[in-house]
Amino acid sequence: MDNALQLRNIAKSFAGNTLFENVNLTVTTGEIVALVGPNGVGKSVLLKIIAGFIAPDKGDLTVLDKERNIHAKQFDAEIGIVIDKPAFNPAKTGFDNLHDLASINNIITSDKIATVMTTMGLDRHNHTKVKNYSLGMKKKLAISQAFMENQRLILLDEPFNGLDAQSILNLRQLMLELKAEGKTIIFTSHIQADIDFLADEIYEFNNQTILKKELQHE
Ligand SMILES: Nc1ncnc2c1ncn2[C@@H]1O[C@H](COP(=O)(O)OP(=O)(O)OP(=O)(O)O)[C@@H](O)[C@H]1O
Repeated sequence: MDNALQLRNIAKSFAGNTLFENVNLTVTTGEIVALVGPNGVGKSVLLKIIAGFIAPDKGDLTVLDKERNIHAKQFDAEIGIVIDKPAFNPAKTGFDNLHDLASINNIITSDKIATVMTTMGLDRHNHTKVKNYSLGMKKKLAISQAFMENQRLILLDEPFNGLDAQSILNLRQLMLELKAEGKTIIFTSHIQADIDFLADEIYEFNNQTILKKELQHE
């Protein structure tokens, strides 16, 4: 099976404070991988390195068959990401925000955006501006943009945070459907039930690196 991602000896420090060294991670295409560990160990930073938003200090990455130049910030349209503070325009509706983002790559229609919003429990005709969205609605909008363009690699930072019980079940289902379509998903979470339910592999931050953890559900 081919790999969606390979990280080799990735290191990252901020202001002399080492977050991690020698991070090695190979993710098979079509798998769901969970990154776990205490607050502040670097889970979000590692996702941002994979997305190309943050450059590592050392190491090599191959992402979706492309060798990454670690000295250049890069944006790969085949990667979808949900990060802590998505840059939505607060004065526009959810649909208009997704529409603006989609116009950059111009590969999906308005109908596709509407379908994705429905999948996420959002309504394209809701005229509420994003500044008046609830926490959960913002999270759903962020998740929508991470998969609406059929991205092959989907990076989800604490996707279940702020979602109600039914929405958590819906998102779990969606993640399994994306996996069935061959998408690769890496997510972070502190919620053991979601990790156990979804993850094909779990990697835990430990002593400034990551180690594979035993699965609990097999
Ligand atoms: N751009 C940055 N500049 C300086 N320090 C940063 C930057 N981004 C993250 N950090 C620091 O790196 C550390 C790891 O942050 P990160 O957000 O990756 O943690 P996390 O494992 O995702 O935590 P949590 O479980 O709380 O979400 C934190 O101490 C954070 O302050």
